[in-house]
Amino acid sequence: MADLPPLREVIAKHGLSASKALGQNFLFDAQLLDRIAAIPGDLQDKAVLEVGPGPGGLTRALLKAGARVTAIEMDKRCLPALAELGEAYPGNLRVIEGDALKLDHNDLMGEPYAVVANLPYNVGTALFTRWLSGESWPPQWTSLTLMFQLEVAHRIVAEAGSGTYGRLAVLAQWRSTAKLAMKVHRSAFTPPPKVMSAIVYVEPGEMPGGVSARMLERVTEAAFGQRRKMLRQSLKGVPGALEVLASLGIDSQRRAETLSVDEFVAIARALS
Ligand SMILES: C[S@@+](CC[C@H](N)C(=O)[O-])C[C@H]1O[C@@H](n2cnc3c(N)ncnc32)[C@H](O)[C@@H]1O
Repeated sequence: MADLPPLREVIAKHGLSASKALGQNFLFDAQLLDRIAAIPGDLQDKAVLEVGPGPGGLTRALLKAGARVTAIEMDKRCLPALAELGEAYPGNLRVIEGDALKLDHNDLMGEPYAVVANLPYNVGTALFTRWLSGESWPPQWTSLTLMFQLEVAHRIVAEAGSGTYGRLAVLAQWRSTAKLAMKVHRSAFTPPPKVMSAIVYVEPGEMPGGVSARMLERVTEAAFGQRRKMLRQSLKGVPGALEVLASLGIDSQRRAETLSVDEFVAIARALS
């Protein structure tokens, strides 16, 4: 490994002022970055997909941990800095210029891979939903280590009955385990965002038998679409749902946020 200049020097040299339009908030603290790169476990020789490397702080930590990194970045300005990083770790960094929302990650990786990313809020949630949706399971990715606004992280790991429990929690928990791995103070970022952040760690679990992912999404969408209403009202538009509630012994006067992930799965199974 070659000696690398401090990240702040890299930023200055390449004129990488953070772009608000691209949702850029950079991390420079090497110790913090090493701790983030350690969340998915031993990365030696593992394939890692990093989305949004920016100037490459997290990328450095991943390479240092021995990962073979594929990084997708849409900001052209960052490419020379990333190319320098690639030279320090020959053969271990592949940079793809493009929009991660438009690329097929499985095709790109061609082998099982861990995902690690610090992304803008909107892109992060869109990709998260995509990684966790679909009928095919287990996915090609082996884990997701993702930075979110703290509030979103709470929604992902929320338990039934809590105010933050909703579609995102069911999506993240019905066939995976999701945990809040680390809180990250806003002052760790340059520039600091308005709110606190946290890293969520997800591993795929077993897919419950006989359940269509689409049906589960349909049920949760209807139920949480009107979360203050009783199920007998909110699920009215899902054919057969009220009969299924009765057959499963689920009181139709309950509201969506009181239903456990297992109960949603049971409803979707009966409707699938
Ligand atoms: C919050 S910054 C984080 C940068 C770096 N990973 C760090 O931790 O310091 C997010 C990065 O994602 C990039 N980005 C935003 N939208 C993207 C997209 N759709 N596809 C790929 N990269 C994207 C931005 O250009 C930016 O470099």
